[in-house]
Amino acid sequence: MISLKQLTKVYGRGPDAVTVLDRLDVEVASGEILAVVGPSGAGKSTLAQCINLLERPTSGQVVVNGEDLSGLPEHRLRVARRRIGTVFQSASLLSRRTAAENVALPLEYLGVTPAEAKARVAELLERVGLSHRAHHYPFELSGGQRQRVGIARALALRPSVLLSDEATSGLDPETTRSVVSLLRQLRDDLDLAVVFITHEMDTVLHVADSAARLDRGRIVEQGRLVDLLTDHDSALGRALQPRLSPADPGAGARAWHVTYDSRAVPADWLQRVSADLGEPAALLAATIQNIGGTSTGNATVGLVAPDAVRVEAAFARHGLRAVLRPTHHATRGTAPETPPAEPTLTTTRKEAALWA
Ligand SMILES: Nc1ncnc2c1ncn2[C@@H]1O[C@H](COP(=O)(O)OP(=O)(O)OP(=O)(O)O)[C@@H](O)[C@H]1O
Repeated sequence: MISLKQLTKVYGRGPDAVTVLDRLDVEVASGEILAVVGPSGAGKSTLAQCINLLERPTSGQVVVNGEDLSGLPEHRLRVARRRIGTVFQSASLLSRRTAAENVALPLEYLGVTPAEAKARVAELLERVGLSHRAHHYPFELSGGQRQRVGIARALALRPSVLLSDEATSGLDPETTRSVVSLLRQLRDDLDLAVVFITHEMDTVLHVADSAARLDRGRIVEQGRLVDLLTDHDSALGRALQPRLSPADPGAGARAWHVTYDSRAVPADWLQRVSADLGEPAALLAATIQNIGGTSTGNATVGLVAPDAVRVEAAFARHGLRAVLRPTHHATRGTAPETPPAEPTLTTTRKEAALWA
């Protein structure tokens, strides 16, 4: 488990001071994936660096399995950092090392014997489905395979927390899905607490159990995905919904926006509401997500019934909340696309600092 307590990062001093992270409180349990989303400049990179303590927080705590790492002196921090494995963007492998040699890097820094390292690397590559690519160089691997090597390397020192910093950015949708499914598998097999930082809202639905929205250095919203998706008042929930293009409700009818989840709502809710109101309810658009075994739905329903209170009551009777408002056409995502960063020496140096 990892908890951030009142985590704050201020750059500069005096009149030039800029608060980039402002008293963040976040908790990620073992076996949970929390997605942190936010627009460019919200503080996501800074948060990643404060979590793996490449940057010292100005105040607040980073607590992993009960121990506050933020206050540790440098020599103890080096060891403590091993509890947090970091996966960077796909291209951060050392180009002159094979997949196996890249995965072995943290073990070499740790000084494990070559025989032990060999066995561990083989186990890790098998776990990420890349045993057959052990001796290939990064340029001989696909983007998804390179990212799997990055994940294997992040797991080398048996961390209990995995930090994914834009790990799927720049990957095509199919590769993203396979990396995401590997992360979920690892979450379950190794009981990892995963912090998944991303600007890609699409990916959040597929990877996360919960999500937090960072905006100008503050967590402005967080919760279980299934709750966010069914909360009409949640900007994050709305941004996570797949985009719908509802059909026109037709003359005299109005469009109702309905969200629901299968824990509280019968599968034949549309027929039931229709029967209650004594008029056909037209399904104008709908999408259903399976989030951890719970179906969450987002629908637009056309009704002629003039009495809004009566309509709301009919929906409420079956556990649904309906809101009469212009259909939500907002583009998905609060976080604009940013191009993937090129691999740089800085990234490599930074990574080395994690294991040294
Ligand atoms: N070393 C630094 N000194 C001063 N300000 C900084 C420093 N690093 C980041 N910032 C500022 O902190 C804010 C958040 O930056 P950060 O890179 O963490 O955001 P981000 O959400 O990762 O953005 P992006 O998605 O564009 O990478 C920005 O306004 C940035 O200019």
